[in-house]
Amino acid sequence: MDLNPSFLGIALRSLLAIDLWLSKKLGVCAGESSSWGSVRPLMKLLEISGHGIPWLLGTLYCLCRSDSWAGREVLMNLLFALLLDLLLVALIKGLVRRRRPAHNQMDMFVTLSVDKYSFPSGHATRAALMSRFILNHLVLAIPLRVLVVLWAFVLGLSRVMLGRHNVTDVAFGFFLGYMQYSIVDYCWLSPHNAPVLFLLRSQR
Ligand SMILES: CC(C)=CCC/C(C)=C/COP(=O)(O)O
Repeated sequence: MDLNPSFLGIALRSLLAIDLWLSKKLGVCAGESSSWGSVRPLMKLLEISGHGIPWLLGTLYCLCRSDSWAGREVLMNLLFALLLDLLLVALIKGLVRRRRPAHNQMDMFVTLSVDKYSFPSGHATRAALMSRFILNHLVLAIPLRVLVVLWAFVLGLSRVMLGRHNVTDVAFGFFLGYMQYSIVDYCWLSPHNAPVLFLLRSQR
């Protein structure tokens, strides 16, 4: 037993205890019989709005339909962003192996094997990444921009309310998604630095 725990150790253990306590308190839609159980179907709809499959299929569909070079470039980078996100989240989940909260019901739409782990929240990373991507590459009126940010925030909150995640999983997910956009922006794929990708696409 460690009789002289460091300040950092105590701080981390306290943060973890607060995280678990707060996450349990906020998990008001974790089951049909929970205090906000009636809102659960709405939360599950939100869950699908941030799932990887609709985003990947939607991006591939738009990529096939796109007939402008500029549109294709943005969509190709959106696809790269989604794949990078899946890869990084799976890698971190596999390394950290934090169990999902005990009150979670594992009834999620299509999951990968690493999705039995909860750190970080893949929905939170995607919400932050996609909203930053959309805000930077789509010309939207202010109310729509506000809606995009609101969607990301509510999606993150819904992960804790559904009991899928602890607060720190979502907070780190937001941070990671935000940073992932910076990586995508830095490595931006274009016909100049990745001609093969764009040539393949224009062969049709
Ligand atoms: C099957 C594909 C393409 C993606 C899985 C998406 C998914 C289920 C992520 C887990 O999200 P949370 O970590 O927020 O629960």
